[in-house]
Formats: sequence, structure tokens, C-alpha cells
Amino acid sequence: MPDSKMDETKKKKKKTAECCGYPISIFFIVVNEFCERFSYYGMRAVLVLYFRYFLLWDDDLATSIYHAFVALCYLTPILGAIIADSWLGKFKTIIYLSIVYAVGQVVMAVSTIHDITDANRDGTPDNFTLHIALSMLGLVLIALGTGGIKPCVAAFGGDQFQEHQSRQLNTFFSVFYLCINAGSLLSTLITPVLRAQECGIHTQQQCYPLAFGVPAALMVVSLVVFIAGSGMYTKTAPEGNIMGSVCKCIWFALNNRFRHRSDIYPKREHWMDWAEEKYDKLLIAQIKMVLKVLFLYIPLPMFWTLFDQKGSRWTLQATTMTGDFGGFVLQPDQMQTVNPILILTLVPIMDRIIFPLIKKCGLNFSPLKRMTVGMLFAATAFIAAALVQMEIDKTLPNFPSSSESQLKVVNMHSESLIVTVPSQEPLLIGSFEVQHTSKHTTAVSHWCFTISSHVVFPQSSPDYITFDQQDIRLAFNTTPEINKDLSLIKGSRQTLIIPSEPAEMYLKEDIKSKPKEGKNAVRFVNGWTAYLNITNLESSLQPSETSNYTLVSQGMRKFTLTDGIQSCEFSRKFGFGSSYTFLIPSDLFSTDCESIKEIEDMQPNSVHMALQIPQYFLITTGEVMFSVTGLQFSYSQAPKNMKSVLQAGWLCTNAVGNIIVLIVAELGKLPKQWAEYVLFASLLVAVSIIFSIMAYFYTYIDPAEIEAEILKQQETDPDKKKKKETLEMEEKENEQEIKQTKI
Ligand SMILES: CC(C)C[C@H](NC(=O)[C@@H](N)Cc1ccccc1)C(=O)O
Repeated sequence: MPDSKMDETKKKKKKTAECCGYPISIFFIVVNEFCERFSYYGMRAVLVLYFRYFLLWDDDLATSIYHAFVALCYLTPILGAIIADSWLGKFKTIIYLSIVYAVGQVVMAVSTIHDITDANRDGTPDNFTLHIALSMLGLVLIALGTGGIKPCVAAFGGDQFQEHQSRQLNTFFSVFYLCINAGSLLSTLITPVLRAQECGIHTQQQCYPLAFGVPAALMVVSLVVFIAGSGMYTKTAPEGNIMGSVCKCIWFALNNRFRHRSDIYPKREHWMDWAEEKYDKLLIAQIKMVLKVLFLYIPLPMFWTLFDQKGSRWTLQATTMTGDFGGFVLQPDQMQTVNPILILTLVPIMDRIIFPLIKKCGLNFSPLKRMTVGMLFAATAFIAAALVQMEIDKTLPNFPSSSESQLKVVNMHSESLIVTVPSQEPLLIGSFEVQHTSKHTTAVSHWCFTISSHVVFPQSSPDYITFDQQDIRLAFNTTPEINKDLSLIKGSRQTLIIPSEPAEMYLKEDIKSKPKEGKNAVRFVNGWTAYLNITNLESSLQPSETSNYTLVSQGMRKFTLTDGIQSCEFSRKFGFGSSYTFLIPSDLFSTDCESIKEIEDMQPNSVHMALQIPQYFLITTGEVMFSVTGLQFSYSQAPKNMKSVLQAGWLCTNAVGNIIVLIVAELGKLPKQWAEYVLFASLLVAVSIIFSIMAYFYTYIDPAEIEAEILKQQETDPDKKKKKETLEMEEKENEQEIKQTKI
């Protein structure tokens, strides 16, 4: 950096106003970060639902595009850092990219207004292509904006501190992290509520425009707050195409080293020293500092691979648990908010109590040691998750394997039936009609058998049944006896519905995994003599017909049944993750829906979501030790002109971690979820051991000190002094020439 520029920066630094030892400009930066994170996490909280229920994409497409977007948000920091450090400087980069970001949020919000293409006013968009195109454009702009400014804001915040404020500088990164989490916590709580409102010009629909509009407004506020602090910032000027110079310098060093590979040339201390012939000592020293830190970052993505699974695997785990906390009910995806809540409590506890206590005990808990311990905490969190999973597995239904089928028989005929199936005791199934006095007694039997290859029972056997692979024969004691060949689906659960006319029996496939998002799957079998309309069902039910499953949320749910003339209401309280088949009898209306019987296809979740709190506590403790320290470390170990670049390198470890999650999800899982958790925990322990060895060999530096020393050396070095004087003379001559041409 030319001396004149350094002096300028120093002079500007002296002028900064302070409050309680902190530069006042910091206030604008942390408020800006709070609003920006509100905007980002608020939009993210409703994004998958928008894909799924507005654009009507299937689950796979919705989750893939969502993860691709998140990964892009952590890859674009490189671009932002290059623009900031080489061209515009951090201040201008933050302003320009924030504008791009705010425009992206507005485009996204506009894309969610169904009325803009709903010409026939049926409540659904008529031109999905336009909505998709707008939302994709919005997302690309958002990814560019959020990722682009991310490395600049943290580094710009650090730049506001002067040399005597090193203690405050460390606290700044903690406060910065608190703001991130306060913003994300509020938005993840608020935006889903906004989405649940109804709004629209022609028809009332879920209010996505409000859910995306509020984050857009917050991004505009974030930009305004940042600009408001403009007069108070310390702005370090960019030093031309620094990334270009770095790449050229590395290339030259590698080339030069290769050309001088013979033993006759004396060895140099570092391979970058082979650039000395052409490049400034200062630049070489700065590159060495950056490369040393980047090398240390190689194992870090593994931490994020585990950390990012709390948004996917752990939320899925929560869907198999119950969230009834007595006074309030927590939805599975709301469990994630435990992370920012814990951050808000753990960061001050660590900063004020734990770390000072460790220091008092005389232990050197250096940044890299903290990061290693953070990784180990994350690994333990996954062990805790595995233990919870084992508890859940005990309560899960015994689903058939791929070579098995499970069959349940429901008798809605007016008399009891004896059903015989291969290798089973004949079953006496009470008539639906005669058992309705006891509401919860079900006319059902449920058993499991393995479909083996062709088996022939002796012809003389009284209950002879032949089944060939998945084909089975059932015999009923009706007169005349009914024999029915049925084809079962392997790896599936099915119900044989025997209606009032047994010969018309049919198979209906049952739910074979826990319903999504902790919801409950319900279906009805119509034993009433005419068609029935039931609220929440897609279409009306013909006599003897069984509806498809429909999902209902936890809590008291009411269903109205009507045949067009009479109607009655049926209410039931649901827990989490259950499944029921409701049998509608022929005396439905005379008993005012009281005679409806239920069959529990799948019992409600019984393991409580509170059991996930230890794993959240462990991973968040790990996050505070790893992520807050990493942010601080990346700033403190970076040379002045590459602060944003190193922040971007740090964020890149997160992007790689996210990509690993995507690959793992694609490759498939281990048969047992708990085993996968243990595998990830073991991998992270192995990686943290490698990292601790690498950290052992790392020497902490003060980049500013090294830079100042090299500059001083260069001042006194006659060769360099001469070079500098010639350079300055050349510059002056150039300026004069330009002036003359203007005249
Ligand atoms: C992890 C990021 C690189 C850093 C930071 N994220 C957090 O601080 C998370 N604890 C935020 C969060 C909020 C809600 C649900 C999960 C995570 C960031 O976003 O900058």
C-alpha cells in the first residue's frame, strides 16, 4: 500500500467518534446486519412452501432448488470480496450489492402475487412461467446480494476499530453474531405467521406477498441505515486489482520454482519466495499469510456438514416426535428456532463467564483450540441425536420389509365373518354393524406375513389357500363361501375392505411411512347407503368407497358429513404423526355421527420434542466456539488489503459443507438413521483431530505489524528506495503529461 494512502487511513482512523470505547459507526453496521439477516432468514423460512404450494412443484424439486439457492448464497461471497478488495472498496460494494439484494427481494415478492396472472379469478395463477421466471430472477439477485455483502460487512465492521480497541474488536464479532441471530429468530417466527394470513385482490389466498414483502422492506431499511452512518465510517481504499496481482504472483512463484528445480540453486524458505525476483516483498508476505489460513480451512466444511443437517435431518426427526408442551404446541420446523434462542443466551455466557474463567485458570484457550472444541461439541450433538433416534425407533410402527406385505381386514358386512389365510389361524372378524355400541372397538385384524415362492397346501386341508408370490387366496364363511384371489404389494401395508356386499371386497393401500411435517393422515370408508360429502376431502365418497388419505394438523379437528339432505359433525383431537381410518356406519345420521368407528393405522408420536434440546444445546455451543471464533480469526489473521477475501474463504467452508449435505442426501442413507448420525459424528471427530494437528503448527501473527516492518525495511533498503523514487518520478511525469494533453 502506498505510504500516502496508509497515512490517509491512519488520519481518518484518529477522527472516529467513540461511545463506551466503541466506534459509533459500529451501531449502524450491527443494525444493518440485523435487518439484512431478518430479510434473508424471513424469506428462506417460507421459500420451500412457496415452491411447493404456490408454484406447485413436487417435494424433490422444491428441496433441490432450495438447497441450490442456499449453496449459491455462500459461494457468491468470493465475488463480493473480489469486488470490494480490488475495485470498489467495502463501503461502495455493500451499497451497490445491497441495492441488487433489495431489488431481488422486491422481484421475489412481486412474483408471489397470484392476482397478476389470475385472469379467470379462480385463485390460482394462470401463467406459471411468469411467476417461475420472476422468482428465479429474484433468487439469483438475492444470492448475489446477500452473499456478496456478507464478507464485506463483517470486515468493514472490523475496519472501524483502532489499534487501542482490540478488546472491543473481539466483542464486536460476538455482538455481530448476536444481531445475526436476533434478526433470524424474529423473522423465522414472524414470516410464517404472515404467510398464514389470507390476502388478494380478486380472491383471498395464503399471503405470500406479505411474507416476502416484509423481508423486502427490511432490506430497504438495512440499506438506509447503512447509508445513514456514511459520514462516520473509516473507509479503507481498495488497492487496485489485488486478486489479479495475487494470482499473477502465485503463478510466477510456481513457474520460477519449476525453472529452478535443479539442486544447483539454493533452496528458499517458502515456495512463495520464488516470486521475489519480480514482486514486492510485502505482497509476497501477504499472500503467505492468506495461504496459511486457507490451508487451515480445508477440514472445516465437515463442521458445516453436520451443522446444516439441523435444518433437514433434525427437522425430519422432529416430525416423528410430539411437540405438545402443555401450554403451547411446537411444530417440528419451529424447533430450529431453538438455535438462535440459545445463541442469544450462550454468546454472552461464553464471553462473560466461561472464557474469562478458563483464562483465570491459566489455560491458553487459543482461537484454534476453541474451534477444535467447537467441532467436538458438534460431534457430541450428533451422538445425542442418535440416542434420541433410537428412542424414536422403538415407537415406530413395524413396517414391512421389501419382501413382506402386511394386510388388515375390515369387515363392514352386516354379519361376522371367518376369514382364512395361509399359515394363519382362521380369523373371526365381528360385523361392523353389530359392534357399533362400543365406539372404539374395531372390526379389524392386522397381521404380517412373508410372501414366499409358490406354496401349495394339501388339497385335503380344510382351509386350503394357495398363494403364488404376492398372490393370496382368502376364504370367507359366507353362504355360498367366497374365495378371493388378491394381489398384495411387496413392502406395503394394505387393508382389505369388506363392504356390506362381501363379494365386492377390495384392497386399499395404507400409509407406509410417518405423515409429513408431524401431520396426521385420515381417511373415511363410506358405509352409508348414499354418496357423502366430507369437509377436507377432495371429492365426495360413493357408497362403500374408501377415500384417499388427507393430512390434518395437530389439535381438535372437525369434519362435517352430509349427503345433501342430512348432515352431522364429527370432531376428534389429533396428536402428531398418527393415521386413522374412520368407518362410517349405515346409522350415521340417526346417531349424529356418534357411531363412526376408528381404526388406528399408525399410533401418534410419543417421544417428546424436548428430547432434542440437548442436541441443539450441544451444536449451538459448538457453533459459538467454532463460528464466532472463526469469524474473528479470519479477520485478525488477514492482511489489511485482503480482509474481505479471507472472510469469503471462511464462508466458502460453509458452502462446501452445504454441498456435501446435498451429495449425502442424493447418495442415500444408511438403513438406520441413528447409524448415520454416529457415522457423521465419527467423521467429525476424525476431522477435528486432523485440524488440531494442523492448528498445532500454526503460528498466530499480527498482520499489521508484519506489514509495517516490511514497509520499514523497504524504506531503508537503498535498492527499493531507488525503485520507489523512480516510480514516484514516473507517476509525476505521467500526471504532467495528462495535464498538458488536457490543455
Ligand atoms: C452459519 C452462518 C455461516 C453464520 C450465521 N448463522 C447463524 O448465526 C445461525 N445460528 C442462524 C440460524 C438462524 C435460524 C435457524 C438456524 C440458524 C449467519 O447466518 O450469518
